[in-house]
Amino acid sequence: MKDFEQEDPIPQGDLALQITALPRETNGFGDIFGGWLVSQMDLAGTAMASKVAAGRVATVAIDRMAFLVPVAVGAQLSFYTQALEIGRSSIQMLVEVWSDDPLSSEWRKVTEAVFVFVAIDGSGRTRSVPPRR
Ligand SMILES: CCCCCCCCCCCCCCCC(=O)SCCNC(=O)CCNC(=O)[C@H](O)C(C)(C)COP(=O)(O)OP(=O)(O)OC[C@H]1O[C@@H](n2cnc3c(N)ncnc32)[C@H](O)[C@@H]1OP(=O)(O)O
Repeated sequence: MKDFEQEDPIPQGDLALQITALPRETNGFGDIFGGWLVSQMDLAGTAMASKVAAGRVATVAIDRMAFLVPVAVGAQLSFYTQALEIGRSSIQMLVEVWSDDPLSSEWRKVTEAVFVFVAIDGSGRTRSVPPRR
């Protein structure tokens, strides 16, 4: 976890999703709810993992999650993904969330996690990830 907390100047990986944090996603304190962020990270990671796997994937684990700073309502969120490791059927995907704060115009990393996706067939059984071209 420690090595994740360093200030990276730029996002790692490819842009997978961009979304605005709306008031309906807040918790009782008025900050954006972490559970909503995790769902969006899963969607971003799934989109990229299914490209790598050339088909259906399932989330099997979420590892090394860090909420670094709170997300403000109205923030423009960008989700970046990077495949860290590809196994027989699994893909470890780093998902970083970067925020462009509307008030301060500050651009910073707010959350990151490593998701593990598994390539599955139509019956939900694991299958091999095809070799990279
Ligand atoms: C403030 C915050 C509040 C938060 C508050 C939350 C509220 C907000 C919620 C938002 C939440 C969003 C996140 C939703 C994310 C879903 O929606 S998760 C639910 C959907 N996922 C599923 O239903 C998958 C269920 N699992 C399965 O069906 C089976 O585990 C699978 C995927 C078919 C795999 O079967 P298996 O028997 O485990 O297969 P197995 O051959 O043992 O392993 C396959 C590969 O996976 C790897 N693997 C298996 N388990 C693991 C593991 N645990 N770790 C790493 N690798 C593993 C193996 O090493 C293997 O790798 P390879 O050597 O083949 O490369």
